[in-house]
Amino acid sequence: MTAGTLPAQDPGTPPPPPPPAEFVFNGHYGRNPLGGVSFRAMCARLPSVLGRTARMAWQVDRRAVVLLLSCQFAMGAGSAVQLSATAKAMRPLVGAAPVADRLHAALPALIVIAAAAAAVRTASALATYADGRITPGLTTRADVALVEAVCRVEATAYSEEGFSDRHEAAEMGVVRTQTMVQDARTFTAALIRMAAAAGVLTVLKPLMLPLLLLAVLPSGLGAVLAARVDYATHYANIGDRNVRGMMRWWSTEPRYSDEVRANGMTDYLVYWYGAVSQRIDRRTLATAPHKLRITVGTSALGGFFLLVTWVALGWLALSGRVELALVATAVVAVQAVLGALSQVVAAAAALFHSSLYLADMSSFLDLAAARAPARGDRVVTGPVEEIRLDDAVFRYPGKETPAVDHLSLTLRRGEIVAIVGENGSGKSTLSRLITGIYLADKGHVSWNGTDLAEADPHSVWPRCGLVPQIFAQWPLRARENVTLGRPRTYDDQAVWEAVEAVGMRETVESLPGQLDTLLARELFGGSELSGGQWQRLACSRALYRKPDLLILDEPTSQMDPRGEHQIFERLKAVAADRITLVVTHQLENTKIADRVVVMDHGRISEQGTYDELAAGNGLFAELLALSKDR
Ligand SMILES: Nc1ncnc2c1ncn2[C@@H]1O[C@H](COP(=O)(O)OP(=O)(O)OP(=O)(O)O)[C@@H](O)[C@H]1O
Repeated sequence: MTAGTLPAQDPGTPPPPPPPAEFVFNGHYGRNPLGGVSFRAMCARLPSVLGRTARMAWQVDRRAVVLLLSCQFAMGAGSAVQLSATAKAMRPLVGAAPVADRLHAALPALIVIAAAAAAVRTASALATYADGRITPGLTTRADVALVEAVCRVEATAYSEEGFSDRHEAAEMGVVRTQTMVQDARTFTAALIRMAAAAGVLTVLKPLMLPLLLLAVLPSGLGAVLAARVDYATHYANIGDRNVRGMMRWWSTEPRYSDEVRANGMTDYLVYWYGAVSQRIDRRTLATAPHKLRITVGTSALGGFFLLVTWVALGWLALSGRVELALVATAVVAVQAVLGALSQVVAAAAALFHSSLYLADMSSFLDLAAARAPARGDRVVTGPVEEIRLDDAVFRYPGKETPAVDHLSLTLRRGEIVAIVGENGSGKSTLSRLITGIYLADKGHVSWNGTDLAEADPHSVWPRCGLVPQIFAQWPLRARENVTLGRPRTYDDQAVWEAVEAVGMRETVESLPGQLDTLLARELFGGSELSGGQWQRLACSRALYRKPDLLILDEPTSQMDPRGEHQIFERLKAVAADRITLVVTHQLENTKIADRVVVMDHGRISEQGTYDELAAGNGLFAELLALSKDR
């Protein structure tokens, strides 16, 4: 990322707002996957992407898929019948007999044409119905698969270069599944219609077919080349679109509306959003001349071949090489083939276009599957008596220095341990290592002697209760905000106990629907809690789990003294049954701990009781003195 540079300063006038930062990714995922790929290789990918969509459609609704395919074939057969009946009707119609006789002779063929047309229309309506049955399920399936994949990856994947942008690219794949069935349907229907019409035409005059192909292929090539240009632009815009999406959320989320208004951020945020959007537009518009050249060139070529086709047909008729009735049928067949061919080409280009985005989705799902935890199947059983870190090291991807650096620590059941240290000293990272959210790059973290690198996380995480520094305010009912992650509740007694333990009973009882109240002010019928009340609820969620390991990262930063006191009293009351870890900057709060661990640059600089450390002359005593110096 490179920040935008400000113009030279003029002391008289304030500088214009800085342009949004430019995001340029140079790593592996920053390159357009089509950049170095040949046209043939791109087309070769189409069947596998189509295959994946077909498999998904099959899983969504088999009967609808069968119905769709049957209708497609019925439409093709109907078209063929229509054309061959046209040929039959033409002969008497262009003859020399009186009009009534000509019509009479052509009547059976005309009835067949009408019946076939009705059959084609009916099949088309049924195909639309089948498509309507498949598409919503297909989109939902793709969407859910994407959400699940992202929820299940190793947490470290979020910090990996390009992961978020590939996720953004995959979102486009989900959007494209909405048109995928429609595109595939148009493609196969046109293909079948074309085959039928071409069959009839070949019987009439084989020479016409290659000429027609030549007339239509250039526009197909043009559509595919234009799709490729579109995709390249889309890929170049991924970084900007990703950050724009984030900014859109942060700017419009009601929770941050106070900050936006009172700090006068609106103008800059609107400017920023517009500027990034214009940058995206500029990239898109820059491709317009290129696309115009492609379209004009390929259309001119197609037009030339079409002219040759009509001239050839005229010459066949004028030179008497083909009788007039056949020429008339050939005109109809040529029109039919031409229409179908154009549709085949347009739908193939659309399919190809969609397949590029679906390929992004597909490869992201594969990446996410590869980044799902695969740690081993050892099972951690409770109660957890001891958690040990032996010389553990963890470094975030792309960072020079480790966030946790050769750290050893033993935590025992019944103990309350406080972790303190300056910002960035590695406290939150340490708690992620202890819970097994991250695995140590070097060294070991073990629970009851089982190395977390070899343990099934599903036997570890049910034993954790974590209140992170930044916790979620779930737009769910009050009850689910407590039970989320452990929804085992035959009645509400355990929920009320957890609510009571954090001093929230009165507040929840005063909500319009008590535990049933939706905690989202933005939604109809929803209610909102204050910041401290939300934090109490996050603590009740952790307590409700009755975990073997309870980790609270700045658990009382938004609470009033009564709430804070209540939480710490509760922690002490339940401490005997678990290991309790409190990460805090409120050094006075560490008095409740049996042991205080002080972190500095990813290492433990000292540890002991509050009194021991306060009386010493280390970092703890220094920070304590600063906290009292007001
Ligand atoms: N997701 C991340 N990706 C990259 N680096 C990170 C990430 N999270 C933290 N870091 C870096 O790791 C180091 C330790 O961060 P950590 O959040 O563990 O510190 P902390 O002691 O909890 O800080 P604070 O008191 O501010 O909460 C910091 O240098 C930080 O920049």
